[in-house]
Amino acid sequence: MNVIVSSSKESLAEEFAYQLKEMSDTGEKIHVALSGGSTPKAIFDYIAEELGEDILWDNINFYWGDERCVPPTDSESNYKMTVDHLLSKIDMPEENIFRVIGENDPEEEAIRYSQVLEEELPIVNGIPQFDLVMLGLGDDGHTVSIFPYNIKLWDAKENCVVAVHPDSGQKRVTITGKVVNNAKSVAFLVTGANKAEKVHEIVMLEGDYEKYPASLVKPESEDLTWFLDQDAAKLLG
Ligand SMILES: O=C(O)[C@H](O)[C@@H](O)[C@H](O)[C@H](O)COP(=O)(O)O
Repeated sequence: MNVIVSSSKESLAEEFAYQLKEMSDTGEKIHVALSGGSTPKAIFDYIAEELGEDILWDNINFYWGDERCVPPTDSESNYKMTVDHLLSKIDMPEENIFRVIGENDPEEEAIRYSQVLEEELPIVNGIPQFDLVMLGLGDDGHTVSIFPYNIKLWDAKENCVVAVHPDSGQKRVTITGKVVNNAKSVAFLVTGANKAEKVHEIVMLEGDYEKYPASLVKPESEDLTWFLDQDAAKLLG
């Protein structure tokens, strides 16, 4: 496990963008699962505006680790967030973008997206393998859309399942633990003092860490990096 603490969101974005650039420079097609929520917004803005020319977007396919079951025009849509902050500002071919169709029936879409991953990604250990899975961390220790109250979803046998947000009841399609932990590389991007306690418990294996789905992120490759700003890292000492 690597922990990279950046002094600002911009330098965190630079660190993450450098990883994307390195991967895109190989000339091979790389498959990246993006996270949603609000943390990526500033990171995507910075990457698009400052580093967008340096990355070979033709060599990257984008997928989502989870998506809310809403239309792509909805303010809740992770796809819309990514379009607004990244895709609308870079030159990535449409055919490289594999959105979860949030407006579909959730159960049917979980099956469809599982099949998309089987078709588009290399299969390793019988499981679709991402080159990189980007993850966020919820205040409650969730990641992708697997929440503590339903942590057993992490071990589902499917590639993708339907999850329900514990507060809003919003349905979401999410990849499961077997896909996350089969990735070549996994990167948590976490900012803000409100995440510091969970980061500390999970990274240091303290407190109630075992109740948090994020603590189950243990890629077979052992290539796991926490990209943190100083606020999120402040309890790591
Ligand atoms: O669809 C989502 O919301 C996510 O992918 C989710 O796992 C997110 O990464 C965390 O909830 C952190 O969200 P924030 O970045 O908004 O704090």
